[in-house]
Amino acid sequence: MKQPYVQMQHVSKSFGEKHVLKNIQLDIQKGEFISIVGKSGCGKSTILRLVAGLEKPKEGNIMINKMKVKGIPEDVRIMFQNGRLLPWKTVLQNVGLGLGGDWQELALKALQNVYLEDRKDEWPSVLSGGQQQRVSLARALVHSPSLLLLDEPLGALDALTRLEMQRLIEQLWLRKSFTAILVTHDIEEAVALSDRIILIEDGKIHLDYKVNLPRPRSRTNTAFTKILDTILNRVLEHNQLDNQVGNKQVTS
Ligand SMILES: Nc1ncnc2c1ncn2[C@@H]1O[C@H](COP(=O)(O)OP(=O)(O)OP(=O)(O)O)[C@@H](O)[C@H]1O
Repeated sequence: MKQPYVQMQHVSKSFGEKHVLKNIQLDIQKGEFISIVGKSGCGKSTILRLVAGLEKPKEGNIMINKMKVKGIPEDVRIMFQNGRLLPWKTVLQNVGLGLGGDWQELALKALQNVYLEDRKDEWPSVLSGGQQQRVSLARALVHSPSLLLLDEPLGALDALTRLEMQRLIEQLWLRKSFTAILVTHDIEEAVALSDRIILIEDGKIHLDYKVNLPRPRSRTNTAFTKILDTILNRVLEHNQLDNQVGNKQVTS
């Protein structure tokens, strides 16, 4: 067994009295594509923020490439739902942010990878939401990160653009072989893209599911829909319990 690339070792995290994550143990291999799913507020983004060094655990350690995460690691990039592009910089300048030397050449190559090189001199505000997210993806990948953290990056996109972006992310992940951790509400997106799906409930890992399907994945394939069903049932099963507990509290 290879040494995991990312390790969460007995990680707990609280905000005041609220215990968001409880003793999380998660090993991620180099090059793996992992999705984290679970209902709103279960702590998905907190996991990403901990791995990115933006938050500190209350207990436990987070290791990347055998090194304890202290600040924001050099070779880790994060992409958010809102692309966070700088409106006063052109598309090319946004992608080139923080690069030295031949930044224009590097940024242009990164834009070619997301099929937006012809928009390089425009302002971000004239691009569609999907195009802005492609710029944001180029900006993350121009640094050739070994780990890409995706915090619901496609959440605000329409269904078709979302599908296109999923394909693009998969294509670039296959070509560049970075490790990816995706937080998503969309279980189908998780099944389409991931090697493993982690379901968080009550601050714990409720399910760690290996998706053994060849790529590219057809969503109409029976094996695909079966896996989708299994995960959806696990999510719903827990929510039904929540509802019952909620109802009891209301009636007692
Ligand atoms: N900086 C903070 N201060 C206080 N509470 C926080 C902070 N960050 C997160 N929380 C709380 O921790 C819990 C988990 O938040 P988190 O953003 O990780 O959830 P999530 O699963 O990503 O939710 P969503 O799917 O809605 O984005 C929430 O109850 C949230 O209010």
